Amino acid sequence: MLKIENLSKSYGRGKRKKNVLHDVNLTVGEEEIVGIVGESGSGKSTLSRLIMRLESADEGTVSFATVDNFYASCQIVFQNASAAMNPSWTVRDILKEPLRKMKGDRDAHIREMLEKVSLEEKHLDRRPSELSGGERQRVNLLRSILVEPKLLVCDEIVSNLDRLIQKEIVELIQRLNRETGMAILFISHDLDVVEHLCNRVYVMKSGRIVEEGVKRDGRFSFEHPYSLLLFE
Ligand SMILES: Nc1ncnc2c1ncn2[C@@H]1O[C@H](COP(=O)(O)OP(=O)(O)OP(=O)(O)O)[C@@H](O)[C@H]1O
Repeated sequence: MLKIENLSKSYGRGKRKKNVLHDVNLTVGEEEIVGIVGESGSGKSTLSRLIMRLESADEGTVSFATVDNFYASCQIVFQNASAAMNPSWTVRDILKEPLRKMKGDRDAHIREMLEKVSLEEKHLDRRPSELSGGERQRVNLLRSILVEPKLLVCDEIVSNLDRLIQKEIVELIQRLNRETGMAILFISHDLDVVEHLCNRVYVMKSGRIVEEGVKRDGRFSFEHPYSLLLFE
């Protein structure tokens, strides 16, 4: 459903030009959970911004199959849930915002979807500062899935959470995928989480995809020395 072909991106000009992505190719199939791993600065977030059309590529294409309304079909969740939410808004306001074009009962839709991320109606009247880290990330996640996207890009969404909350969010992602068929592109430098969650993974190094790993018997098998080093 997502196909990225020969994608390249640079920042700056002349002597300051920096090539950040080089000839990146990847796919995410319908209902698939695919990972992207790589060290800090390898270009993962730049790639997610290009997928979301927040920036444009120098070369190459990002295409979605069977998508007529891009913004309703593809959503992103970022790492820092607090920064992504207006601190003076209640959870109800935060969740209503992406539904402003929805016809029908927005409150009823929100109440229905709360259960999908294990939140309760009592959370709706709270402000982000009155939520735990895990609850904040669940609100963040819910905000992105309210429009019922076909693809959800998760950019380091469990990175700053403790292990227990990480586990809870990962289980939630699995459940959403299972129950709604939403495809997930899961960007992370946490290799354990990626190995647990994804069936395929792309390994990025210095703006290039150096290898695609496929799971066998619950583990990824790799050949490229960099991937072997990462997953050792
Ligand atoms: N707007 C920008 N202008 C200039 N350089 C940028 C810009 N955005 C990213 N870069 C550079 O592009 C490279 C890739 O950054 P990116 O944030 O995509 O990496 P990343 O793999 O997501 O890293 P991390 O895991 O630390 O978030 C880095 O060297 C970064 O400094």
